[in-house]
Amino acid sequence: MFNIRYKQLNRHIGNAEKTFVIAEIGQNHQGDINLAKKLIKTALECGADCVKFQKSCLSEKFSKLALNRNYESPNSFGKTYGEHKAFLEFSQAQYRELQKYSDELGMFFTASAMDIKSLDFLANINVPFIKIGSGDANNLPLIERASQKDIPLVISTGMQDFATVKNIYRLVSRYHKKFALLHCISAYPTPYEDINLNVINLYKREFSDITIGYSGHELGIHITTAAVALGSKIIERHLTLDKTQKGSDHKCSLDPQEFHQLVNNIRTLESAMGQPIKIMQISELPCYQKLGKTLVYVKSLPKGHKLDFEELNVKVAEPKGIDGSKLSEVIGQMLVLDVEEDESVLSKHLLKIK
Ligand SMILES: CC(=O)N[C@H](C=O)[C@@H](O)[C@H](O)[C@H](O)COP(=O)(O)O
Ligand SMILES: C=C(OP(=O)(O)O)C(=O)O
Repeated sequence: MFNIRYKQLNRHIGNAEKTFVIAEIGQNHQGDINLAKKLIKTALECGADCVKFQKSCLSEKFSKLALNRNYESPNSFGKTYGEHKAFLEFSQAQYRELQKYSDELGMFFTASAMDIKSLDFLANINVPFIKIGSGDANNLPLIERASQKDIPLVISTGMQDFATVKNIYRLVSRYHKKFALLHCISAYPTPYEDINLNVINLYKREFSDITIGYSGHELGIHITTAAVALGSKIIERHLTLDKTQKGSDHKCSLDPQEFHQLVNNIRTLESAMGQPIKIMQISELPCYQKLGKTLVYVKSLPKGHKLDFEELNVKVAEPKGIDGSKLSEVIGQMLVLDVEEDESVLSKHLLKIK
């Protein structure tokens, strides 16, 4: 229901469109721009439509005490949380370099804006849409400012309750409808019983005029594939080159093989979803010819006889006659010739009595 555009790239996002698949690189680059580029290239090879990073200006995103708190963890890249985050944060110049690299590959490039300064920077470099991560789903000033820019928004809703999600919807809707809400549970990895995939149905019902998607942090790809079957039109999953690397997100990220398989599964599922139209498919004809059932006469009957329910059976018969589903239409019709027991009922045997 909205378009994202960047230079020569143009994609429609919405219910009638193919699922838009975002490879979340996040901070899986370990602070290394070459690794980041390798991840972008891998995302392209895996069939992702877009790569995404996380942009912060640390003094804007965190309070001083939050930056100074100890971060003792096997996933820590610094003594304090501030040092850890600074290690993983790319500069604006590095963002421009990564954007240029994505441009050369013909790949959509964006990031989540984790504070107002980062939002303004991303808008400035013309990203095709702005991601608002779950950590900012309750940051209404940031969401309002993002809504005031003429850029589509993709907003995740992890860690929030439904009242907050409704507030986000109302707030952005005051400005435009070029936005999507993603169901998300911010647990790394997410226990399956906490996922509540049915929230996608709730969002589709309550927010029927916008696009709904899913940002998953569970292990594996099957639940995310199911999210597409439920109607998610944007999918976001973390991508890693090595799940054993240091960092909070690697374990619940997809490796290239899994990511590729996820995209293939989504594309197969899309072609399998089809339309809510129930007909016999051409591909079913061989089976129908071999095993489809036909009306047959239970016993020999004379010309002029009016057919009754007990005189008709449904069998795999030769030649193929009137389809078994037409039983009620055949009852009451008159035979125009003598017929044998077990013979297929053919339309040329029958005369409809008005
Ligand atoms: C809520 C949110 O921002 N979540 C992000 C997106 O999923 C994550 O990538 C975090 O940045 C990451 O898990 C933080 O890890 P650490 O605290 O080790 O830097
Ligand atoms: C936190 C983020 O994503 P999500 O909430 O979808 O996991 C993000 O995009 O930065």
